[in-house]
Amino acid sequence: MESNAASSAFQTIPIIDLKGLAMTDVQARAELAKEIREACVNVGFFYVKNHTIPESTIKGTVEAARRFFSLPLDTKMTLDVHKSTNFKGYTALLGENTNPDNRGDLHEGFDIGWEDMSGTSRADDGPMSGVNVWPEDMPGFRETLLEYYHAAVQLGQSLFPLFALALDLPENFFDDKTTKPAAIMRLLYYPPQTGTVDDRVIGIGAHTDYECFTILWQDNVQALQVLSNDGKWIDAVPIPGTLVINLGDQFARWTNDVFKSTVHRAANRSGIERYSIPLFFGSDYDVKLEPIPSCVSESNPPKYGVITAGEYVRSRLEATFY
Ligand SMILES: O=C(O)CCC(=O)C(=O)O
Ligand SMILES: [Fe+2]
Repeated sequence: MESNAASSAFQTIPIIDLKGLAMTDVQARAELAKEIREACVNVGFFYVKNHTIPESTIKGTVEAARRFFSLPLDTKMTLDVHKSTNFKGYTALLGENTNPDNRGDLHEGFDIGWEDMSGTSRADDGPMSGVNVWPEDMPGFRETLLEYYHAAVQLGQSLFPLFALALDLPENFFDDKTTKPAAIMRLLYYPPQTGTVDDRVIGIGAHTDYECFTILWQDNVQALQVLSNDGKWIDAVPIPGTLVINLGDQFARWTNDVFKSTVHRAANRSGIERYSIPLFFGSDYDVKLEPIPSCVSESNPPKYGVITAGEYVRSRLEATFY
C-alpha cells in the first residue's frame, strides 16, 4: 500500500455517515471502510454523523465544562497539570505550547484518563499510570465526564475494525493492541481573541495529534483549521450533530504515512467563547509501533524508528507541557 502524501490538495473535509456502524453485512462494511480509507489517505480528517455519543451526554459535559472553567483561577490551579506525574488536571491559559514556534496556547484545559465509574484507575498504564484529579465541591462533574469518556471510548473501539479494513487488514487486527483503551479526554475552553492578534499566540498552535485518532466535539464557533497539502488552511466548519475524527502520529508511524496525520490549529476570533472536547485514542501503551507490513514497499520504505506507544505519547506530552 502506497503513501499518498503528495497527491492531494483537499479543499473540503468529507462527512461520513456512521448509521451502519453496527451492521455486520460484509459488503456494507467494506463500503464504509472504503469511504474511511479515502478520508484517511487524502485528508486525515473527516466528520461523522449518526455517531453513537448521545446528545444528552454531550450537553451535560459541555455544561460541566462551563461550570469548571468559570471557577476562580486559584481553585483550578489546585489541580494544576504540572503537579501531576501523568499529565492529568488543569492547564491554565498559556500553560502549554503546542507549536514550538509559538509563545503559548490561548486555551484552558482539563485532562482525564481511563477510570471506571467506581473510581478505579488502571495500575498498568505504563508511563502514563496514575489517577485522575477531580475538583472538590462539584457534584456530578466526575460522573458526567466519565459518561462522555466511556461513550467516546466505545465509539473509538467500534472504529478500529473499520480502520483495519481500510488498510486491507483483518477486521480484528487492532483488537489485541487496544485491550486497555489508552484514551485521554480533554475539556477545552478558548476565550475570544479580539483586537490585533499575534499569530504566535492563538487558541492552539499548528500541530499534529499524538495518538491513533482523535474524536473531537466542537461547539458552533468556527476556529478549527486544517492544513491542506497546498499550504492552505481549510476551515473545519462546525456542523451540528457531527463529530470530527482526525488521525494522529501513532497511526502515521504505524502505517508508514499511508494514513495522514494532518496539521491543524484553532484560533477563536469570533468574539464569543468556544468549547471543544477532544478524546485522543491510542493503542495500548506497551504496543510497539512497527510499520504495518502492508504499508511498506520498495517505493515506500520504513520512515520511522520503532518506539512503544507509551514512550511516544509521553515524550510528546513532555514537550507540550513545559
Ligand atoms: O479545539 C479544537 O478544535 C482542536 C483541539 C486540538 O487540536 C487538540 O486538542 O489537539
Ligand atoms: Fe489537535
